[in-house]
Amino acid sequence: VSGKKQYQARIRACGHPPRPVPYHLPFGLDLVCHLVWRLWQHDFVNYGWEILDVPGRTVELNLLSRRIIVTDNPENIKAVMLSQFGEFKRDHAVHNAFHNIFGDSIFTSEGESWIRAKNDIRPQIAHIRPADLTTTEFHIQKMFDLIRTKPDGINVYEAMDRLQLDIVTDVFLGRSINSLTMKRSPIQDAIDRLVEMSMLRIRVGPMGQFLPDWLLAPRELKVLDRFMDGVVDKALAQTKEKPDAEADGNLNLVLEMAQKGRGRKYIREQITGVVFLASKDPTAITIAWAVLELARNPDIMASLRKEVEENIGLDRLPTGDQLKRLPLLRNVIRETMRLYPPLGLNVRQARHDLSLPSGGGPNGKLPVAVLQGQQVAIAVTHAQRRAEGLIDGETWIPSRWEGWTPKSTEYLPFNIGPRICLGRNFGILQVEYTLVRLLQEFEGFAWLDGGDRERKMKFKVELNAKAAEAIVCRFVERGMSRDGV
Ligand code: HEM
Repeated sequence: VSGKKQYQARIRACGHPPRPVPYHLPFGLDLVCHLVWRLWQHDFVNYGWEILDVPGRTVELNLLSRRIIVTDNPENIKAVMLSQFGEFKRDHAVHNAFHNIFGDSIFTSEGESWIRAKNDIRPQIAHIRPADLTTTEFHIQKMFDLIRTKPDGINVYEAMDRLQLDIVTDVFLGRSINSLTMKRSPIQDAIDRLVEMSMLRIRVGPMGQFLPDWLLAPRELKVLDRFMDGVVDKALAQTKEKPDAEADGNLNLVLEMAQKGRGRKYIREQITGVVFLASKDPTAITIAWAVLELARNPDIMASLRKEVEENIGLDRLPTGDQLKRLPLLRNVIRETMRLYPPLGLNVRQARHDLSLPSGGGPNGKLPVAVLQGQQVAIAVTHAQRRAEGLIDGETWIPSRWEGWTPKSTEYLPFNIGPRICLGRNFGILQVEYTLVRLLQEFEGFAWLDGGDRERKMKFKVELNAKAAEAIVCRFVERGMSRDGV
């Protein structure tokens, strides 16, 4: 009892508790079962709407004596990511689960080591080099070849995932995995399995520490080790041989870190994090959603193709400048990331007892108490679907952006504040370039799902949120239009 009293005193000292999501069994066992069931059903969006439908849009989930605060309240989002940034850290569960593969990469580090990693990585990934588009085009051609081997439909996310993997390994490591030209790439399989195992560790909570990768996926760990060690050792050897290679302007991420004198383990962890965790997944997911929505909205696809034809032509490769001058393309991408942010839920952990500005008390307007170690989950998807001034926020309508500018706390696909995405320019360029090239190369694409345009796709929540079902599209060659496209 004294523990409970102490707990309540700590809450009172910081503010108010938010409304709890109701539960009936001890330790919230019924809540845990219900949550697992809804996630299993890929129904996290609807579940979020249900629980957040309270004044102040901030609730508390009591899960096996852990208290998780869930919010899509813009004031609280601003506090967590921006104004009270220093009072939070990244979630320890994610850190522990991924530590096996990514060690202390930028994603899992805090404080000074995070700043150092940021300074090391930013110069290479924040700016686009002219050669990046040449490299991208090289791999896009391989993807076109793959699409042509499947005239009756291709799994779009899988194709985009391979494309992005091949591009980012080429650009940042100087050695492409070339998964598009293989039936199955052992490295891609290894990384998929290792990420899956890390997600399993997150799901089983503290038990995860007894499930290391050397036990669960020893073969995959070895495959990844061999590839990454090869890349890093080559860069270190090259640097030893030619310490001033900078002069030929040919540095990639791994070479630059080697030249800065960073150690083998450090370089390996950073590049593994950037290449396999940060970059390929959200970009591939965004392209896949955009392709799906264009396929479901043939009028918008036709207007976009016209925009490309008039400004670039169908037979000329786009330049970076041209891509930035296509307003409909820009709105298609913004709207896709509004409706389907790859990081749909972003979690932070309180460093000490603190209060968030809003969501407490009966009217939801009083400060909310968060105690040391407790998690705050930001429902990005929900914030973006109910932003101020939105009409029909759950529908994909690119033209809404012609007269609407959201607040940064209500549109944050790349996050806001000090931990904003470092690769956002590169990611957006990839989405722009790939969509334009698909529209130039093919007459159109059709979603092979019986044509139900209104049906809402469900999300599968993994590391990122992606479509729960395969998005299978048929791409039609120019001049060979068939029924349905
Ligand atoms: C459409 C594509 C992308 C989306 C939607 C996206 C989204 C995000 C988000 C939401 C975060 C914040 C994570 C957090 O708060 O926990 C983030 C961080 C990051 N992203 Fe991206 N990202 C994309 C592409 C990329 C690419 C292509 C790269 C690399 C070339 C990249 C590199 C990073 C890095 C290094 C961070 C960590 C920043 C830090 O912790 O300081 N991202 N990204």
